Amino acid sequence: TRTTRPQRLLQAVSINAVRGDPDSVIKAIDHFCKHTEWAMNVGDEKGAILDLVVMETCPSTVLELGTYCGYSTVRITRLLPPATKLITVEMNPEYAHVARQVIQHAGLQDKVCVLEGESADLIPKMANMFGIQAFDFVFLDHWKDHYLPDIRLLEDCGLLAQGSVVLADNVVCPGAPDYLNYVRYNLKYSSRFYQAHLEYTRVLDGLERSEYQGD
Ligand SMILES: COCc1ccccc1-c1cc(O)c2[nH]cnc(=O)c2c1
Ligand SMILES: [Mg+2]
Repeated sequence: TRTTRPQRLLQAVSINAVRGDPDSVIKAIDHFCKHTEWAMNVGDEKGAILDLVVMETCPSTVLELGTYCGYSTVRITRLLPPATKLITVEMNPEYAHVARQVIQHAGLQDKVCVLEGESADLIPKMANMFGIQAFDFVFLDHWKDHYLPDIRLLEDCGLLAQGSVVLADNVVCPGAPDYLNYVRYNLKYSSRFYQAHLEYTRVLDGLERSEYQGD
């Protein structure tokens, strides 16, 4: 096929969503994925849980690992007050390019920084790049094998503080068993599981919320 799935998703947004209206961007993507073509966005069911966790955290600094087309970036950023910043990391340049356009369609480009590259390379540079101490909220939604090394790297770089909340997608499907074992049995974290389904399907999946207890 001439176009890619992210490009087809972006076209659905540009046709069906109202510029500057994040909720219409979210609805357009969910409609596209339900009726036209499945895509690996966190989706509406898990997205509603993501919304609740973000709202109860009231974060000032947010990190997302795994941007894809920017669906969860828009979901999170639309809930943040004006002065906050969201940093999202995407290793695939084509995904990053589509995400920037989706985020711009939602009118949220001034609150988001889309970084292209490997999370393992970028995490150690973030404190200096953005003048931040710790992240109040982290959303893990990239390659499942990187969840555990990346949360350990965030700890080692001092980017988690007491009360920091880490929410991980897909802990059942595709699954992140080593990550789950770590956050559930390590006293540095207080964890809970939110049962849900793989986006736009009836396959079981879920989110794991892990609160850092401090050093
Ligand atoms: C490319 O596999 C797509 C797929 C196929 C079957 C089951 C799950 C997934 C899936 C679902 C997700 O929410 C995902 N989120 C982030 N990075 C992913 O690789 C990912 C994969
Ligand atoms: Mg996911």
